[in-house]
Amino acid sequence: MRRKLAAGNWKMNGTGAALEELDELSRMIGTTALQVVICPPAPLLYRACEAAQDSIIAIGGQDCHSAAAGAHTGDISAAMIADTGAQYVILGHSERRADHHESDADIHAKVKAAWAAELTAILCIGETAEQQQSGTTLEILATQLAGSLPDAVSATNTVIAYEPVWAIGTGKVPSLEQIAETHDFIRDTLITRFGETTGNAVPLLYGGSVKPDNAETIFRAENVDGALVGGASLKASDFAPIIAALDRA
Ligand SMILES: O=C(CO)COP(=O)(O)O
Repeated sequence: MRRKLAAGNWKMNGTGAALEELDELSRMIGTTALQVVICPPAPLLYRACEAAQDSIIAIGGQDCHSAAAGAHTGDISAAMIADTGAQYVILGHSERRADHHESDADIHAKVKAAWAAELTAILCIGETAEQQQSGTTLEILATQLAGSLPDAVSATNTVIAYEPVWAIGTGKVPSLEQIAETHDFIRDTLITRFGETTGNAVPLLYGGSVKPDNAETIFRAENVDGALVGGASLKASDFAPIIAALDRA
């Protein structure tokens, strides 16, 4: 059985007051065998880890530098994230690929840095609207996986999040058939490259406009093991029902 995971990406939202949502979320979800991760903005990481320490919620960063240390003003290393108590880091999010021109090679180096700091990398891949319309989605996913995933993938050090760029923050969600097709493709690609055992064990998340009212449908796809949630992770009252839907799936 693959582990199921619900991850919330707060993006550039939230100051200290937002940490109250962690208490609320913890109260609402109670105990569950799922892994629940919240990725707040970097300045909140320490406090989020403190706030979540008696709960089942794990904390993650939203990006790290590929270098361990050095003259990189404004950046943070994977070891710094791990030092806060965080266990995960999102890498290769489409907003970073777009805003910071991150290439697959950059992301490959960041994944290695995350592993070196014993963080689990949540690697994001996904096609743009133009790529989707031109029918190249699977090629794009294959290229991103080949370029950004180093060889030492294990069942515990990596999670893949498929996030179609056109579905992020838009309210548009692919059909269940499209979600099943892309996740099956990612699963097959992982099995081909890393073998049955590892390829089958890496959790695959869907991300892009996941809400309480569509989560149950999305989680019907066989190779969807959870979700990476943006807007609906900011409020415990929105995220808790998504987590509950995953628990039932
Ligand atoms: O980008 C996302 C998560 O990383 C998805 O964001 P939304 O859930 O707000 O569409």
